[in-house]
Amino acid sequence: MTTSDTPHTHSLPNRAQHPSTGNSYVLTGSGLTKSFGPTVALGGVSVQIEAGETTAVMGPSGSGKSTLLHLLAGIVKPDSGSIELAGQEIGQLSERARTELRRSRFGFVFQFGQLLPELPAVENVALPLMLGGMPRQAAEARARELFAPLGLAGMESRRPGELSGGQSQRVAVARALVTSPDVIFADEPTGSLDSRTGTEVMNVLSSACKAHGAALVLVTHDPQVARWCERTIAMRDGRIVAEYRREPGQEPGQESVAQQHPAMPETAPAAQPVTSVLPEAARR
Ligand SMILES: Nc1ncnc2c1ncn2[C@@H]1O[C@H](COP(=O)(O)OP(=O)(O)OP(=O)(O)O)[C@@H](O)[C@H]1O
Repeated sequence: MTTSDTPHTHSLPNRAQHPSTGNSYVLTGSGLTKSFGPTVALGGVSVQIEAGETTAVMGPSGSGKSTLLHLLAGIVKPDSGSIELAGQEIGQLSERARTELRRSRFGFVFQFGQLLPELPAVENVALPLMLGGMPRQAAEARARELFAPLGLAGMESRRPGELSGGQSQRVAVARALVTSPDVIFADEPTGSLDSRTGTEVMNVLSSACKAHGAALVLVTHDPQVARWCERTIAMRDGRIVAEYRREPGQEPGQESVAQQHPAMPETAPAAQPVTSVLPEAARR
């Protein structure tokens, strides 16, 4: 993600690639503003997200993190500014078009998995495909493929009430991945979990995004969670005030304190190393 808090009056030129990494941009927000009555939630934010890049958004309560996520994901329309998905303006699409976009191009993981309690896990995962018109059998077959790689073998028939918090979040990760989205948005995905389970879920989530080539935009208060992402941006008062990128080859927890931007939250103890949870055979 390349960032700037300078307001723009029109969209950025559609730069296909990051100048130094060579990666293409999948999602671009330019000059985004959003107010709720007298409250300015976003005061002019520009972000560029590279394909497959994992980005954490941090900042104090009320700094605009969730609003930024909601705008980028097409949940809420910006007051001004533009949002481009692979070069196509999506910010001002109709509600119906944005709903379809969210279903087909984006995946979502929230603090509480928001699984449908009456449906077995496999049907929860298959649901986005079925809503897109895929026949039930094919959708469930595709959904089942995700269970073992995400550490959920044998959980297919369980209803959400029969799953632990960590298992529920992994089912939510599977549901977010099932449509092969360009971007997964996660808002405090570990917020309801203890730290060990949260680490497991972040390991699964970040590894799965990498394996599937999906970018991840993650909102969190927890530096330990943010450190699973390659890039962290810090927000304050509706603006981006700092940006930090993990060096290539570094794994979470290997950063030196000096590499932490001074505006970033206090450094947390080292995270556990990444272990791939997705065997090659399970990757597409
Ligand atoms: N739907 C809404 N109606 C009114 N005010 C809102 C709404 N959504 C957000 N706000 C306000 O906009 C500001 C930014 O909110 P936002 O939820 O984006 O912050 P945040 O950084 O995600 O906060 P938190 O970490 O507490 O979730 C806050 O002052 C909030 O009260």
